[in-house]
Amino acid sequence: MDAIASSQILPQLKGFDRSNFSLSNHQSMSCSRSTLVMPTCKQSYEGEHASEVSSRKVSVRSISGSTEKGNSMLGGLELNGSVSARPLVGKVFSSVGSCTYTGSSIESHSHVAEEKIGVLLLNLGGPDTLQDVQPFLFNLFADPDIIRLPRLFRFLQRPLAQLISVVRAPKSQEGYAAIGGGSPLRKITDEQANALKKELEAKEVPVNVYVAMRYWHPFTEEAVQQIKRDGISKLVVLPLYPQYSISTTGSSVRVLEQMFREDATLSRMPVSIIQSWYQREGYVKSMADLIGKELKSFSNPEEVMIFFSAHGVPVTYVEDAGDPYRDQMEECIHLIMQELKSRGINNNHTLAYQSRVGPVQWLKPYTDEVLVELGKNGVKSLLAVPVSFVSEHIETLEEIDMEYRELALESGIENWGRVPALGCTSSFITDLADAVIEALPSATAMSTGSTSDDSELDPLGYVIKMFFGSILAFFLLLSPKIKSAFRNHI
Ligand SMILES: C=CC1=C(C)c2cc3[nH]c(cc4nc(cc5[nH]c(cc1n2)c(C)c5CCC(=O)O)C(CCC(=O)O)=C4C)c(C)c3C=C
Ligand SMILES: [Fe+2]
Repeated sequence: MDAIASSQILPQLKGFDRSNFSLSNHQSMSCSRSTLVMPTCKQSYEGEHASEVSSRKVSVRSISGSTEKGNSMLGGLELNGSVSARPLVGKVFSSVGSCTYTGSSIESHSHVAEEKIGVLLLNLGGPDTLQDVQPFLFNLFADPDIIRLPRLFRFLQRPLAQLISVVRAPKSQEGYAAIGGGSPLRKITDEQANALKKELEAKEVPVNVYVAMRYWHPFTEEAVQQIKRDGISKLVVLPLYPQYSISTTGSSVRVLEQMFREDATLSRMPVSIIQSWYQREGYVKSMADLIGKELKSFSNPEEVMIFFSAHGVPVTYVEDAGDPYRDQMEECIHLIMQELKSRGINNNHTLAYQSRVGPVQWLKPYTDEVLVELGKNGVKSLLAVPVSFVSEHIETLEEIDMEYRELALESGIENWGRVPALGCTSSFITDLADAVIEALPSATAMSTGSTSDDSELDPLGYVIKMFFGSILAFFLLLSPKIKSAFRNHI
């Protein structure tokens, strides 16, 4: 893999101003690439990863955009949370001066300070029980990065979230009931956290690993409180989404940024955020391993259509708000197919988007429509590859394994297979550990800039908002078309 495509780390929140991801409709955003050499400070590393860490060129996509001033957003409501707290482990030594990696610790040659490294895994979260489904959905739809209302109507976010969550809950509960009565996400993410911690220990970088879910337990706020209690002094933030989207990594990072900005201790803590990692060699190879293995279970492997199915996002995210998700997804598929080709696997492949919700256009083509089309066109063998997430969850276990499988078989596809999610696959966990190690040197304190929205304080503006908002709410809440769009996939 070339150096440009080898890693993508936006090293600091300061350089990555979340307010650039405005939820307003009138904005532009651009993505550009540049290269830099890590580490940037006066640190030299010796040891297992010395050559990789000290001299590797990594690609950095700097995301910048113009946005209206004072982009204030309502945070998603988060109910009483608990967090999987882990015992204190990591202690290394670092300082402002030059450092040497000795194998078990980073020793400073100037003044020595004890350093406790934390790794914060970001994930979506899922309901543990069927009773949790509606409040979980409320948290999700109350997130202004999930339902992007125009500024004027943002005060409607929570009433709308309440309505949509109640309307959608029965359909969603059916899905969770079909996979055992709740989401497996928490258990799998905890297993990944433990595996990552062990792997980093094996690489002689002891750390505490924390799990921060966006919409259910353990909530981001709780994880951050635990990080404070544990006295973590340097943090690497690792989203468990290979590709960046405003709706996933972006949303979690926005919440984190807000918490860190408002807390004196946290705002000084060096933090490194890994924005996306779909292009890492270890990830690409691990995906290719899984696909290669699953292909062998077909009687004629070379005739199998490799069908990548990614979670969709509304098309406006990409086309209006500059979400790099679709570009990253396409590049990711390209890299996996290149890797397969290098192994002599030359199957046909296609990419489609699943799981759309609500009355707007989502990224196309849609998974259900492509499956029907492929069946019509005579494709007989198909291997589904979930590609936007690294754990099994409702959309793999229910949507792909049940709904799409049935649809495919009805449409004339005779041989169906599905690649499992990466979970704790060891080559994948090893690569995540390497990503953490590579991100450490670029940790820097977050910006303490304020993003308060002046217009929120304007009483006339408030009255106008209420007036137009109420009219809109009236039509929205009474519209059966909108209700049914949220109840089912369109
Ligand atoms: C990369 C992954 C994901 C993107 C992008 C994403 C965007 C997105 N999702 C919704 C609405 C829902 N998502 C739901 C569940 C869900 N979503 C993801 C991942 C991405 N979402 C996961 C892993 C899960 C499953 C969690 C689990 O419990 O297993 C749900 C709830 C389930 C359902 O009712 O279908 C909704 C609703 C939107 C609107 C959106 C982008 C704007
Ligand atoms: Fe989703």
